[in-house]
Amino acid sequence: MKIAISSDHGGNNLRREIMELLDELQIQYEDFGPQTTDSVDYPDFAKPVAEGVASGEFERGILICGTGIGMSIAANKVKGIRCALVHDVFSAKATRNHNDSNILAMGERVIGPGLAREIVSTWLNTDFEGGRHTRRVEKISKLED
Ligand SMILES: O=C(CO)[C@H](O)[C@H](O)[C@H](O)COP(=O)(O)O
Repeated sequence: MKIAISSDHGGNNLRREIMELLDELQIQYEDFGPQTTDSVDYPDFAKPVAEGVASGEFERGILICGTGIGMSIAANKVKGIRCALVHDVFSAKATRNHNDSNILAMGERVIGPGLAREIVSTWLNTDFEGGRHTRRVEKISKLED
């Protein structure tokens, strides 16, 4: 699995923590920055990750800002993206099982690194259940037409 990851200035520290986790798990990723601590605009950093996942270049994406909200709103504007804003382990599992979410958004100003690590591990290791959820995900896709 290859992951695309980015943040804004509000998510820099947590992004680095999650990249350490991906290294530990030996999961390949591409870091879309930012590479400085300057204040930046989250849509600029959501875009390459969302487009990379939508195009199939990356299987999944991870986006981090202060709250995760701005990143998730921006990513969900890209056709084919199902970005889930998650701050608990139950939802991390549920959004993979039920929504087949392809991007995970989190807020560095909301949760600590330990919980964020658990959320990412759970989200990466949980499969889509299919069945009745397939019909619902297809209906989400139709909303894009
Ligand atoms: O988009 C957000 C809120 O929905 C993110 O939390 C941003 O990181 C935040 O808005 C950045 O705020 P700042 O005051 O410019 O650091």
